[in-house]
Amino acid sequence: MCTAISFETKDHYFGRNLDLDVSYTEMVTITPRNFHCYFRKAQDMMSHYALIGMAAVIDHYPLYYDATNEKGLSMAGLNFRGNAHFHREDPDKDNIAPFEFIPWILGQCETVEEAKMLLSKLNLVDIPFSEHLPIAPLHWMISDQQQSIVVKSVKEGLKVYDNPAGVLANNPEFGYHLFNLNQYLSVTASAPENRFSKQLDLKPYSLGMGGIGLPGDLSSTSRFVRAAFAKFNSASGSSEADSVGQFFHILKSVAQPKGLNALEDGKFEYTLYSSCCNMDKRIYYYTTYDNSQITAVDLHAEDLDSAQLVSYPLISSQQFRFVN
Ligand SMILES: C[C@H](CCC(=O)NCCS(=O)(=O)O)[C@H]1CC[C@H]2[C@@H]3[C@H](O)C[C@@H]4C[C@H](O)CC[C@]4(C)[C@H]3C[C@H](O)[C@]12C
Repeated sequence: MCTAISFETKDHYFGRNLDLDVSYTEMVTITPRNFHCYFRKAQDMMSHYALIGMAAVIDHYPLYYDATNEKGLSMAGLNFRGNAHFHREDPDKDNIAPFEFIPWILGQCETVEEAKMLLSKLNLVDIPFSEHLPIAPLHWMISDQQQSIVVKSVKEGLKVYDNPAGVLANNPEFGYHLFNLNQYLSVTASAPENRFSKQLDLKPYSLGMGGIGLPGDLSSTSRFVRAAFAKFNSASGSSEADSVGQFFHILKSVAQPKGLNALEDGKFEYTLYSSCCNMDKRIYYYTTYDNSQITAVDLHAEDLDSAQLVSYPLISSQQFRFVN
């Protein structure tokens, strides 16, 4: 499972939890402006916006999971198993393979509005990266500093939804998650009032009781609700340290500790990494399951006019700070 959110304080932030049982040796990867971006069925991009994000680099190709470009436009792919459907090539459309979707949008668009124009003639085509890396059944959240949308490719074609919550999880489809928030409209971050009965003397016996009813499990629907509640009730300072710290706290409210989500083969799905990208400054922060120290990579510290990918392997062992 995975959860992605956008978040605003003084700056704008975008990130996600990546919940999985295996790693593909993903690294924080910068695609500079002149990296030759090759597309199987569309014209290559010789020059484009620079990108920073998490990617598995295979055969010199950045297979992004989530990324932000130098304008702040951001995108994350999350599992949409059993519902995602990719199509045969359509000569009247731009045919882009799912693994090419993030560089294709972020390479050329500055805003969600610009992305929507490209999406109107897009066909996500059923081409895998290789025989060893089959098509990932994803749906995506795309956000800029003003708005978010969700993009899914299903049997009926490509669908685009406005996402006022700025949250995405996994199955079922996005509309269900958004409607499901209605179930929780009485949940509050404040102390609850006695609406049960005026004839009974009921009062809160503990702080936090306004949240009773919020789902505590790790299902996709529950994570969506919890992430939205945490995001919309979040009280964050506006400094970079406050904002990034708060962002990771929100993600922690939907993170998966190892062992709590068993798969059939005796493995467990858990939160491999959490990311938070400052969309205005283009700094990519992350923590990993075993390293809760926040590591940062700054897009603008690189030569953005280069043609070579730059990857930083994840620092994934715990960093203890001894004080004696
Ligand atoms: C599995 C990841 C999403 C995590 C998630 O949503 N888990 C939910 C599990 S569940 O359904 O709800 O049970 C997705 C996100 C990005 C994906 C990767 C990227 O799309 C890049 C390549 C694409 C290749 O086709 C497959 C390998 C891959 C390297 C993908 C592997 C995997 O599908 C990733 C890592």
